[in-house]
Amino acid sequence: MQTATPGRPTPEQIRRAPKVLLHDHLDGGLRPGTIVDIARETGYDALPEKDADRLGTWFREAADSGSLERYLETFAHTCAVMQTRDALVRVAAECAEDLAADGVVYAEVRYAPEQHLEAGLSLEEVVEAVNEGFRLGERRAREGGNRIRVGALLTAMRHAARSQEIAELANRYRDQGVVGFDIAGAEAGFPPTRHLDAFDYLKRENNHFTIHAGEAFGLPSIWQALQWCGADRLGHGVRIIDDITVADDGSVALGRLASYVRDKRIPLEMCPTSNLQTGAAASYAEHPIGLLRRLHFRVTVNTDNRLMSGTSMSEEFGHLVEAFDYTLDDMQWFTVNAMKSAFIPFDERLAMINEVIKPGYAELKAEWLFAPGTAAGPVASGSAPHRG
Ligand SMILES: O=c1[nH]cnc2c1ncn2[C@@H]1O[C@H](CO)[C@@H](O)[C@H]1O
Ligand SMILES: [Zn+2]
Repeated sequence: MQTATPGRPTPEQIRRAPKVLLHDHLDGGLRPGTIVDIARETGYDALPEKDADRLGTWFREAADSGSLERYLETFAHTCAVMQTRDALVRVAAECAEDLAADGVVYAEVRYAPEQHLEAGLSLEEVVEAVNEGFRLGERRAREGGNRIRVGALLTAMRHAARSQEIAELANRYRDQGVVGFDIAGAEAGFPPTRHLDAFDYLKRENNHFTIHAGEAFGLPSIWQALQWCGADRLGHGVRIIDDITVADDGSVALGRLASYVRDKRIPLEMCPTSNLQTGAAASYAEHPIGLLRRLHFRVTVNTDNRLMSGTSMSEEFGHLVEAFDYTLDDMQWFTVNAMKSAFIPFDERLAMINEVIKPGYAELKAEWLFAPGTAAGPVASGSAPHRG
């Protein structure tokens, strides 16, 4: 008798499983065809390729450099086509639709308003255009049978000096589509403490923020982000692995900082493919997410930049399932972690977990019961999703 493979989800199940995304850059997730369209409409003639397929490949290959600085150079082209109201509405709407089609039910998508002012938009106009696009995308997704809710995170660039202004902007648009704040850009040489005023301000306003830390730079960056700046979450945070020692006999010792991160349930926004491209990890199998999940850190799975990393939430989970033999239970664990760590109010997070995420996984986990052949006789023990 043919038995269903216990646990290991199929690509189709991975896609249908409800997923939660906390770390995705709006300017890192455009459809290549949209870049080509807007470049033509707005007269931007510096694209390296005019054909959408070749352009998509160019982004992935250019981002595959092993260095965060070179990875970030590719954003010049996406930001160049995100300077008008119409372009921002379109890009944000397509982002929501693409995520929803991939089974994402809740997403926090970030972008840096200061990078979209070249054609004369104000910071407020940028935020309002993106919000409008997200609402439009949510509606279109719903019409297509997919439910998604998208919140915006406003990013300040860490090499620039506008973080206070952007923090105030995030606070002004709170409850109007913006759920938090972030800093991004080159990490080495630009410690998060440069932006202490902005973080202090947000704390006094009881607002939320995450900080890109522990990606291209190690423990000092994570330590500053948490203990000086007071970040609610860490963008990447993979280098926390430097504070964890695994002995030959398999026993594990956590340093003070790693203990703090785990004890305080600090969410880690991990982006495996992006980390392989920038050199923060060597392979999926060696990615720190495997060990951190085993040690019960509050790990989440994210895309970072779907265009530059040629990825999606389903792709990321597909790689992890392959590398670590993860099951639907593991996927659910990552997804509940992410939902718990979102910046929307607690009651809404709880409702998403209980009304959307758990029922979604329960349905997928019950599928083996209805697989062809199971009605004919007793089910072999190996076909149950939970052994024992
Ligand atoms: O992984 C990353 N690390 C640091 N900065 C990043 C990463 N991905 C994107 N950005 C930066 O964030 C800006 C706003 O979305 C992007 O323009 C890019 O410069
Ligand atoms: Zn990022």
